[in-house]
Amino acid sequence: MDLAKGVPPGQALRQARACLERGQVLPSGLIHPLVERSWRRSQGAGLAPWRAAQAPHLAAPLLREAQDRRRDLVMRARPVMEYLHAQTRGSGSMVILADERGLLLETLGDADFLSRAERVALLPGASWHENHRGTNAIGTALAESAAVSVHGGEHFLDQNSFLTCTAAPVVAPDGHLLGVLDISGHHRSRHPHTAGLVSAAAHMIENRLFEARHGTALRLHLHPQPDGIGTLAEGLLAVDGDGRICGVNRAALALLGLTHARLGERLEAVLETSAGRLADLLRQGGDPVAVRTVGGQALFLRAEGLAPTPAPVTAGTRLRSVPLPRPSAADALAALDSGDPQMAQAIDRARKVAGKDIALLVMGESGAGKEVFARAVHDSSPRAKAPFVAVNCAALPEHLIEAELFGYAPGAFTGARREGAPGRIRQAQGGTLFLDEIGDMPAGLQTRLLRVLQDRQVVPLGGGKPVAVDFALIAATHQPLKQAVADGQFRADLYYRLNGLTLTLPPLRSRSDRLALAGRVLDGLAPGSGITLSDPVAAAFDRYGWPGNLRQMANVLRTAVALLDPGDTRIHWHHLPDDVAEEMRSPDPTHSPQDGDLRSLSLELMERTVTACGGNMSRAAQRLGISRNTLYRRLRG
Ligand SMILES: Nc1ncnc2c1ncn2[C@@H]1O[C@H](COP(=O)(O)OP(=O)(O)OP(=O)(O)O)[C@@H](O)[C@H]1O
Repeated sequence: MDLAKGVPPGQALRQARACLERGQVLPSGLIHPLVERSWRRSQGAGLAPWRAAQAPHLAAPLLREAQDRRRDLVMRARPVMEYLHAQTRGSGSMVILADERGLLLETLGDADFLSRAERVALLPGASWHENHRGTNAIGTALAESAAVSVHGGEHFLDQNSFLTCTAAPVVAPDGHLLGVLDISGHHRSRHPHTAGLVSAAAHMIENRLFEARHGTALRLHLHPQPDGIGTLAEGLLAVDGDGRICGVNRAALALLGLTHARLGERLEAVLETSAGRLADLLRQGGDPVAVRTVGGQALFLRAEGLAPTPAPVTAGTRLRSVPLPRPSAADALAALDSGDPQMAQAIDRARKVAGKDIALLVMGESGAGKEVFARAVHDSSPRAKAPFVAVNCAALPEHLIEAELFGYAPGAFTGARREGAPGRIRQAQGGTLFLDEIGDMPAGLQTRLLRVLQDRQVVPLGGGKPVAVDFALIAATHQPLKQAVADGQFRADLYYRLNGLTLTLPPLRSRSDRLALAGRVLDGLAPGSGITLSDPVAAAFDRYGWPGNLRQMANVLRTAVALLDPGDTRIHWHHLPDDVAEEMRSPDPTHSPQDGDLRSLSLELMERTVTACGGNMSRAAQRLGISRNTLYRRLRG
């Protein structure tokens, strides 16, 4: 909902504020009902317009925990925020991601607006819950569960009246409110299209979350017109192995007239379709076909992914399991080979052991592509049809990772879900479990994991019967695990279990296929557009040290593509982020990939980048193309 439509002329708003300040009852109709409701809530929370906010601001470690808690959201939102920022750059505004409690997780903004914004604490770690800061787009969007714009004097607190803010909620495919996306700026920078832009961007994030969560399930793409499929307006619906709806996006809810309360129902309760029909669609995999909702509305549908499989066949089960054609086993791994001999050797060895129940340990610097590699091993193995489940052992505090990995019995701890949770190990049943940053696994959990690997069964936290598990294991680490074993920080017996075969991925600076890789990344970012690097930029790409490896290169190219003018297909210096272009052009010979002490180079670069970002670790990590965890770890030494 866009408040701007309902905003009365300035005089009415001034009159309303005068009433507010004198504590008088507001005459009805003076301001938009949504603002009126929010002002009442703000008063109810004990706030006064003239008083400055007394809001909590999380210290760095707690902020990190909050960011890790919503890691999925942050990861999916980041590229969309960059895109939004590129669209609004120079307009004196900032893009903000907050969690479902109104806590700011990440911000991206124009430097000239940032200092002003900092004065009212538009900073990661600050709470913009209505109870703390009164009416504001983030807090009010959360309170109303709707997209909201709050302009100038509609903000409850006087100190925020220089702002114009627009926020839209971000909802998970299972209906949980995850947070809000917001654009805030100086009230003079208000633009009529911002509301549409923010809502579309929130939908983009929701669709990315849907793909991430249901990427291996049967997915239905729906729209009233065939050409609408594949656009941001398409409805997405995921169906589990029993033929029940397990996830939807916002567009699907609107198209099918559903609410999240209908999750768990059988597909046939919503769409008139048959098992045979879905099977045919999956086999053809091509053009959308016409279907009807049970209410009789005509839609077009394209099916993707795996058909429902292990559903027990009971009377009334109309969906059958459908075998899918599998890509040839070598494909996913072969796609990673772009001519570097070290990489080709790693691929070749991985291919030989894929599917043979040999644990893989993938080593390599941060951003070198360990997770991408592990996924390709899974996709090239006989387990490809079952899930690939990734767990980052460094991202969660010990007690959470324990519950996350091993699952828990109902009521196992405060805050646990009533029905318990199966845990990531069981979710990987039949597929691959990928344990990233295994070197950071706390000692107590190392023992538990070892037991699972030995016994091939898992006992949920809080008790319960052991459950047999079957999965392929791939672990990854950026640190020499052998050394950690020698230092007594990592269990030797677990190390030997994990290390059926160790594969080391080369850092980008020592790969001979840097330019071929850049070409592939560009192809992936803008398929068929023929975008290439200009000669001087290509030469610089080849020379540069790439401390953030492939992740950094992918980020740099993503920005460059976004900065190209329509129809432009050449990337020049001015398309690169300033700091990277500066590093690349630096006469400093330590940027040569041949140079020895790249560890200290990275450290120096990291420190400089953190300073350039005013101490904002998230922004610095983003610029460097490394994860925030890695940045903290490297700086800690
Ligand atoms: N083969 C590839 N082709 C193109 N881009 C790649 C490739 N491998 C990795 N990337 C890019 O680099 C990013 C980081 O890759 P990945 O997460 O696999 O690295 P990592 O080594 O696991 O990093 P970390 O140790 O920080 O978790 C990917 O999101 C992708 O953008």
